[in-house]
Amino acid sequence: MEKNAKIYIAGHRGMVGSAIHRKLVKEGFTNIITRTSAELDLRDQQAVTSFFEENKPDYVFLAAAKVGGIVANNTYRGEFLYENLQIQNNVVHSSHATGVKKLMFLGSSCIYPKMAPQPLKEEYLLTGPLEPTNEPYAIAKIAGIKLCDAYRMQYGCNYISVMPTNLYGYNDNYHPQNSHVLPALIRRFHEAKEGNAESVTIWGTGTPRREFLFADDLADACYYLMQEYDEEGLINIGTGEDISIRDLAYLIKDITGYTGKIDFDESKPDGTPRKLMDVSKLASRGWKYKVELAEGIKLAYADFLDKQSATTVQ
Ligand SMILES: NC(=O)C1=CN([C@@H]2O[C@H](COP(=O)(O)OP(=O)(O)OC[C@H]3O[C@@H](n4cnc5c(N)ncnc54)[C@H](OP(=O)(O)O)[C@@H]3O)[C@@H](O)[C@H]2O)C=CC1
Ligand SMILES: C[C@H]1O[C@H](OP(=O)(O)OP(=O)(O)OC[C@H]2O[C@@H](n3cnc4c(=O)[nH]c(N)nc43)[C@H](O)[C@@H]2O)[C@@H](O)[C@@H](O)C1=O
Repeated sequence: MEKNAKIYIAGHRGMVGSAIHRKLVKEGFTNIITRTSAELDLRDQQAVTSFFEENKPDYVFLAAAKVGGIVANNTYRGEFLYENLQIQNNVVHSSHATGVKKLMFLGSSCIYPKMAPQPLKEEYLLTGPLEPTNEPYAIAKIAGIKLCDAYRMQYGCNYISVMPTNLYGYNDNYHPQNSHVLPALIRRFHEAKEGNAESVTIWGTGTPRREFLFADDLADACYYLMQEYDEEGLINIGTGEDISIRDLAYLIKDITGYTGKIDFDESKPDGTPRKLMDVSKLASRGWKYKVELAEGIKLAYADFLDKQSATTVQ
């Protein structure tokens, strides 16, 4: 990508989009286009068509989506399927219609079958039933991968699909019900410490295992792949290491300094037992993550506290 290339980051205020934005600015890119969802609702086909015709970006990072944790996915099933299909259909089609040189589609590790062998290889896609709680979101993401590949085959578009593992970091979503596990527990343990709560409740059994990649590491991988990777299909982005939800909870408990008890609410869903990514395809191209989990959680917690004090001041 040329430093003055016109780059559109869809979802630039989100955790992933803002990390990609930081990375591009750091690398000296000077022509980055962004729009908030209030300025440009990517579900609106006419608005997206007009935006692309007026701006004609050279490169697109598609990091806008309806995103949430296991309970949000299972609650807003219609929104997760409809909104994500709308967003990705509009952005991919308008990118083709206006000659975007290269587009990166952000998928997710949830696209793989619930009981696929571990670690998850890219070729396991569509080899078995999906995890029911996030099937709508997974179907949308799989459709996005297939849309990019279909546009590559029919029109010669260089649109690539990357599959990040669970992410965390700056600008994460800390909503008590709709967030992912790591930010949810940072907030819950912090508030329990501040409120001298006797115990903190973790959802599910604590036995599922998850892999966590710091969002700025993901942005580094996305930057690398946007420069060096031009293949159809999908490529996993992760650390290649996972942790049980129980051990994650004790790690976050220690980092936040909470000293009370932990209990488990088994009425909440566990979801997929394990989602460890096989990262050998990316590793063979020379990319590896940098931020270890404990360090990343400390950075995310500091960001959470900064934002909390900012809002308190307001
Ligand atoms: N978080 C995670 O653990 C993982 C995320 N991913 C993927 O990474 C991508 C980004 O996720 P993440 O950064 O966590 O999500 P966030 O929820 O932090 O950000 C989502 C962004 O999408 C934008 N957006 C949502 N709906 C619309 C709309 N209708 N029109 C325009 N913009 C919209 C929002 O814009 P605004 O702020 O302006 O409203 C927001 O900036 C997604 O594709 C997600 O599937 C993949 C694996 C794991
Ligand atoms: C990225 C990925 O993220 C989602 O899948 P998920 O990884 O299952 O999501 P999660 O982070 O919400 O849960 C992970 C595990 O953690 C347990 N858990 C404990 N306590 C809390 C808790 O307080 N909040 C949440 N959210 N989970 C909790 C929870 O019960 C589950 O066992 C989907 O978006 C999926 O589509 C996707 O792509």
